[in-house]
Amino acid sequence: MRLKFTKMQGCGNDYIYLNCMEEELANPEHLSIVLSDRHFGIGGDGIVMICKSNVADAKMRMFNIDGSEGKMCGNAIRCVGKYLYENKIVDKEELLIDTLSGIKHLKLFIKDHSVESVQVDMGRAEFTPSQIPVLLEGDRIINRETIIGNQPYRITCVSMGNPHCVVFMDDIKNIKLEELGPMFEYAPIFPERVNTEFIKVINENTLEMRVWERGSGETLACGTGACAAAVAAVENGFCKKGEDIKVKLLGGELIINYTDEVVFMTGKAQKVFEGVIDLVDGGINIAD
Ligand SMILES: N[C@@H](CCC[C@H](N)C(=O)O)C(=O)O
Repeated sequence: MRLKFTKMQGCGNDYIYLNCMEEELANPEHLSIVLSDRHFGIGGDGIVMICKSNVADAKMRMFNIDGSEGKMCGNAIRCVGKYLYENKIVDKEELLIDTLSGIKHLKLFIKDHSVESVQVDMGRAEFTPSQIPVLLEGDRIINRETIIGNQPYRITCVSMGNPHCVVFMDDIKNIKLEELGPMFEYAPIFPERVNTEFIKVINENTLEMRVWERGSGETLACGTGACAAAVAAVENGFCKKGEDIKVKLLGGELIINYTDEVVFMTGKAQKVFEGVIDLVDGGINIAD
């Protein structure tokens, strides 16, 4: 089977984009594991399927490196907007994308016929523990001391359509993320695992972030994670509601604005390359 793909990235969070407008793929979970491999595959943080939708301009489905499906992906949805516009599948600057966490509104910023950046209305931040889900008592988990892997951490939990745990720290450069990340991801209080953001507050409008993503490990950026971090920073009194908050990630910057109603995320989307692959017996050959 021959498969056309486009490799795209948002702040270095890179996915393999597959046009599934005509036909959905069988077993995307397995395909994500195979294609994401950086040595034996194309290489990426997962795959993204761009599918037909009856209720929006397109439907996005994303899969992590381990094959698990994410309900929402902030960096991927900007790339989906760019893909749809530049491949002339849509011819408008505002579009709707259906995701497993609801329909999202995108505004494309276009220069010389190419989409440079995208603003996404990410919807409401959800704090209810059962909706995140996190197995802790109370209406909201904000700056709650919790034991993770035998150590106490102050955590803030929020869902941006997918589960996030935000931890503020003075130093995020020297932490051992490959040890800390899995401890949070598999902590028994997170029954669906969790994405964890480690945040250093630089000032009222700037945060620095490293992220350990559920299903993918450390990535250079996470859009929903940056939104969760900005929301948590406001709820912990480090930043203000309604103001732009710059989140500096390993692979770039995102601007987040958290109002009473919604969270807006603005950032770049870029195409890296296109290609065709032959899928053979569970393995792949790069054809072009
Ligand atoms: N990189 C993403 C989030 C991808 C999904 C996540 N790992 C999950 O399983 O919830 C982003 O940019 O938001």
